[in-house]
Amino acid sequence: MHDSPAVEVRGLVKRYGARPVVDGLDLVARRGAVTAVLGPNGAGKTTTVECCEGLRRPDSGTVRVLGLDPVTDGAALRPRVGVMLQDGGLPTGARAQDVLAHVSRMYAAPRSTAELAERLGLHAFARTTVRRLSGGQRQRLALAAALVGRPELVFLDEPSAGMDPQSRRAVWDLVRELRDEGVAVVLTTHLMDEAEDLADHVVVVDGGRVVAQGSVAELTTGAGLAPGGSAGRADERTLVLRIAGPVQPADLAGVVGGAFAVASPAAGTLTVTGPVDPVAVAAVTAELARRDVLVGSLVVGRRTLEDVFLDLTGRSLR
Ligand SMILES: Nc1ncnc2c1ncn2[C@@H]1O[C@H](COP(=O)(O)OP(=O)(O)OP(=O)(O)O)[C@@H](O)[C@H]1O
Repeated sequence: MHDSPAVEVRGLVKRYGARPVVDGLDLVARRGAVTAVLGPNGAGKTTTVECCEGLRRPDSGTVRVLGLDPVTDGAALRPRVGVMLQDGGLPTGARAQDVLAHVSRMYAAPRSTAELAERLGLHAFARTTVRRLSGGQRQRLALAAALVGRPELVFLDEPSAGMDPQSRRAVWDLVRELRDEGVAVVLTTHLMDEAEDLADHVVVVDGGRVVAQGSVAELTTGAGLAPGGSAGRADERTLVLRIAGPVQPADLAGVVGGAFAVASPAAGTLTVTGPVDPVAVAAVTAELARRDVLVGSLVVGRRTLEDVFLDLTGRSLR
């Protein structure tokens, strides 16, 4: 039973009016792991998470949370699941310390509120009413409220949005500890460094569907693409060259061979993507020398999660 996923979503569809905003989405989140759900604005992340939290009723598909149905088994799930909503959902007239104390009294064996307050730096604004808290302070209080009941599973909707770098570090440390204690953490985020740092499993959603999933390493090497995507290679790297001279991708393609893709994403920049090794780098620079073209900079690296995200979801604004 304990090996069963904490969250299992199959074929989830949720419509607003006639428009499906979640359109056949599958998602599995494991215990003792951080699952990050990424996607452009309006992709359907919050709607999916709200279906898992029992706040919205799916139009079709199944949602199981700790083996239960979040709509019909809400009462049984409430003490076992922590939820941090984007808007906080906190009573605005109450003082921060009273909110946390009140929430902790709802649980049989809550965490120490003093320890949570210390970890998240709540003392500085303990006596301030929620309505007067800054955005980042409110987020920190909402996180404390989500964790105080020692949940087995937590949903964190953009947990570090609006937080200063110190608070963000404190939140990340706390999330790692929860994961190490066996808690299942599901978070949505727009911060690619947050996902790269924290996530064991990344799910990229666009248009209400999963377009890719896997570990950060799998995604950045192309191994985590959804069916239909082109699989990459574990040794794939990109050589990025800034050059002063009129060299076209086709000029280099013949030199490096068919295992590489050569592109020019911007004027004066060439990228060579494939199994880049010292021989390939030497072949490229030799060809540029033959053409009397000076290399301004040359970097070999793996693609970042942001590169992958933009490739998958496009560059147009939503
Ligand atoms: N109650 C509602 N009624 C109608 N449309 C809604 C409702 N809630 C959400 N939507 C629409 O559903 C789509 C998906 O919204 P959702 O909040 O799930 O996206 P998201 O991926 O969480 O986006 P963001 O990154 O901006 O938080 C959006 O186009 C949104 O306008």
